[in-house]
This record gives sequence, C-alpha cells and structure tokens, in this order.
Amino acid sequence: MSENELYDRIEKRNPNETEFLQAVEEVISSIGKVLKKHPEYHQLKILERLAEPERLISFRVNWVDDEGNVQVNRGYRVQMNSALGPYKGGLRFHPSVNQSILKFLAFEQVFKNALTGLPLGGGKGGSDFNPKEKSDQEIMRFCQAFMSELYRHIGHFTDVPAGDIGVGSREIGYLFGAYKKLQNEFTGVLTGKGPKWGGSPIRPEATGYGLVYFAENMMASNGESLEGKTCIVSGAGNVAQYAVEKLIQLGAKPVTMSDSSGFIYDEEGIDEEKLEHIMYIKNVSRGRIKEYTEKYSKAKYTETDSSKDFKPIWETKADCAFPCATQNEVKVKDAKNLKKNGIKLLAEGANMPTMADAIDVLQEAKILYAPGKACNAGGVAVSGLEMTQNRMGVYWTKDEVDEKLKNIMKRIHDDCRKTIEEYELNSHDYLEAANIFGFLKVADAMKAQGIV
Ligand SMILES: NC(=O)C1=CN([C@@H]2O[C@H](COP(=O)(O)OP(=O)(O)OC[C@H]3O[C@@H](n4cnc5c(N)ncnc54)[C@H](OP(=O)(O)O)[C@@H]3O)[C@@H](O)[C@H]2O)C=CC1
Ligand SMILES: O=C(O)CCC(=O)C(=O)O
Repeated sequence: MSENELYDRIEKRNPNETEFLQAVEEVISSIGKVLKKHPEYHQLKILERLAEPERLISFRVNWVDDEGNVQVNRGYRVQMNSALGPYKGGLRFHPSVNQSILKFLAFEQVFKNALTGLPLGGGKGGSDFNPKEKSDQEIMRFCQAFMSELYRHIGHFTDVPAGDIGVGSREIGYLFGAYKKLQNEFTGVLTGKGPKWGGSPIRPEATGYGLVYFAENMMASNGESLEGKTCIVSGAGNVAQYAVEKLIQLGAKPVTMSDSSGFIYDEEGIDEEKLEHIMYIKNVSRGRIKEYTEKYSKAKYTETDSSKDFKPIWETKADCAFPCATQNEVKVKDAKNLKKNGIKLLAEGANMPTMADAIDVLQEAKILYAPGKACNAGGVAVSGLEMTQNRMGVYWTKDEVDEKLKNIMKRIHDDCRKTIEEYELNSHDYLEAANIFGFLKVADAMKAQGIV
C-alpha cells in the first residue's frame, strides 16, 4: 500500500477529524524513506496501528455550579500507544475540546515521548469544560466529578496524566486529592504535583525552559546564539511564561505575549519584573493580558480580530518566534510575514501551532523550524523524571533536574541532527528527522511485542 492509500484509509476511518488527520498526514509524509528501508513496518501495519488509539474513553461529567444548577460536560482519555511505557500526556480543559483535538494531541505525544528517551507511552485527555470565570469551588467540584470516572482507567503503571491548557497546579491538586480518596493510595498517578507532595522541581518551568534550551542548541549548530535576539512569544500561560523567563535569563529580548483576547507589544522588552506582573495577572488574579498596559503604559495592546486570515502578533519585527498558545495559530500568511521580517528561527512551544502550508513557507525560506514534538518535549520529560522520583521515593534538587532537562533537550536535538545525516534529509529538516526518530523507536518496540 502506498503512503497515499494509507492516508486515504485512515481518513475514511476518521471522517471530519481535521486536526487528527493533519497530524497523521504530517507523519506519513515524513517517513517514506524509513518505509522504503524497512518494508516490514508496512507489512506489520505499524502506521495504521499507531493511528488507532489502543483505547478511547469518553464519559459524562455531571457537577453542580455555585447557583445550584446541574452542569453536564464531556470527559475523555485517549490511550494512544503503550509500546514504550505507560500512557503519558496532559489533560486539557477548554470549550474547544473534542475527540479530533485530543486524538491529534495523543498521536503527537507518542512521538514526542519516544524522543525523550524515557519509558513513556502516549495519551491525552480532557474535557469541553471552560475553567474561565469559574470559582475555586466550581473548579474543585468539576475536577472531583471528572476524576470520579477517570480514576478507574489510570494508575502509576498504566496511565499518568498531567496538565495542558486550562489544567495547572490548582487543577492537578484537586484531581490528585480525588484520586487518592477514591483509590485509597498515594502514588505518582499524576505529574505536575505540588513540590511538597510528590511534585518535581522544575516541572512547572520545564516546557518553556526546554523549548528555549532546544532553540539555543539549534542556533548554536548554526553558529549563532539567542543572546541579544528580539523574540515574539504568543500565549501567556504556563509554557509562554517560562519560555519568556528563560529567554530573559539567556540575554534575549522577548517583546510580546498574548491570550485569546489579544496581544501586548513592549518595544523595550519584557524583563523579570514585568514578567512577574504577567504571572500575577495570569496565575493569581486570573485576568487578561490587556491589564499589562495599565501598569506599563508604553506597551501597546492589540485586540484579536478572528475575521482576519493572519495574526498581527506575527507581523512584529523580531529575530525569533515562539508560538506557545494553541494549535494552528501560525497560518500561511503569518509565515510569509515572519519571512518578510527576516525571522531566523521558529520553535513551537504549543502543540502543532504551525499549519502545514506555513511550515512549507518557513522551510523553503531556510528559517530554522523546530517542531513541537521535539522542542516542547521538556515538560513531559520532567514529568517522566517526576515519575522516577515518585517510584524511588526521593526528591532531586532543582539544579539536578534542570541539568537533566538540559541534557535531554540536547540529546533530542543531537538525535535529530544524526537522523538528518543518516537519512540524507534537507539540513534544516528537524520535522522529518523528529518524525523518523520517534517512529523508529515506537515501531521497533511494537514489532518486538507482536500483534497485540
Ligand atoms: N503545559 C505543558 O507542560 C505543555 C503544554 N504544551 C502545549 O503548549 C500550549 C499552551 O499550553 P499551556 O501553556 O500549558 O496552557 P495554559 O492554559 O497555561 O495557557 C494557554 C495560553 O494560550 C492561550 N490560548 C488558549 N487557547 C487559545 C486560542 N484558541 N486562541 C488564542 N489563544 C489561546 C490562552 O489564552 P486564554 O487565557 O485567553 O485562554 C493562554 O494564554 C498548548 O498547545 C499545549 O498543548 C506542550 C507541551 C507541554
Ligand atoms: O507532562 C505530561 O505528561 C504531559 C505534557 C503534555 O501534555 C505535552 O507534552 O503536550
């Protein structure tokens, strides 16, 4: 069967799952050379099996809001692939959540987790619950209701969820408390826990820090560094905040951050004090990024206009871009604007933030492009380290974990470079390299484990 036939077959089995098909198509179009070299993967239908979740759980979540009204949401867990270890991947609480989005995220997670070199399978889950403007009590009741079904499908050797959009340390706390009560056990069933009750140092920082470590490795392999570089960052959540923190520490100048309502542009650069204020707005008062301009009046705020086919944030003149908000936030027109403004590097903090035709524009222009499954793997890698600490019953120090994170990101970068050489890929093609490297790891494990 040709790659096209294979894609058509998967498309027929998953009609209307646009995001999932986008992620699958990207991988299929990357691994032609591997399939030629290893026809046995075709015979074993490895890709077809990879695109079919091992288990897909969908469930009703009933909870009561502060006014006493009964609310009904839908919960999911996609247990995509366990060839390399227990299912591992975050939970997303956002009104846009549906099966297609969670399947794309779970599919990406399988490759990403393989790239970390840690024993982690891939999964993802979440709910169409909207945490915005909910009271703490409502969040707690929702998390308890969600876990009252999820608990029977997870476990520290089976499936270990973590955070994603809308799920941070507060939600992980409530979810963990509910699991502990239901199962009567204190195990590392979730990662991203508080540092005093089983969490790893550096897990909150890990995705953003890891992203910047990866970008730094990429720049270094091109004879450059991040120091002095002006950077556009989108998002203002967990990943964006710590990407900005690390950029500041490395002497770069981040000038933008955003949320779904709009973005701020601070020509003078966001420094540590300004970032602390953003963290207060986003993590404590749970406000909007616009409030930044109330304190720093020289900064400019631009409202999101979703009728446009481009985002003004990507028109900002800069050297490097870090999309850290959500999927498909960089469209083809954005990529053209980035190219026009001479951007040198785009590294994805978010999962699949760049659309396929936008990636083509970046790669044709020889802009360094780092795919999320490689460069945002630091979060799940430190989650893997949290699982190790939980099993051993120890806590490592912040410095120890940060050092391990740096090494993992460098190893992922170097594995991509080695794959570029081995498969004689275009020298900038980190995307094809990451897909090939991740695929081979999972495919070999699936082959060894038989048809199960
Ligand atoms: N947390 C982690 O460890 C990891 C996260 N990722 C990915 O990084 C991205 C961000 O996650 P994280 O920082 O954890 O999530 P958060 O919930 O902490 O922050 C998400 C940010 O993105 C914005 N955002 C969300 N949806 C949209 C949208 N549809 N349009 C515009 N802006 C939007 C949010 O704005 P608003 O507040 O207005 O909603 C917020 O600023 C996601 O793609 C996630 O899958 C990848 C690897 C690991
Ligand atoms: O830490 C984890 O398990 C999950 C992180 C995640 O969801 C991701 O990498 O997209």
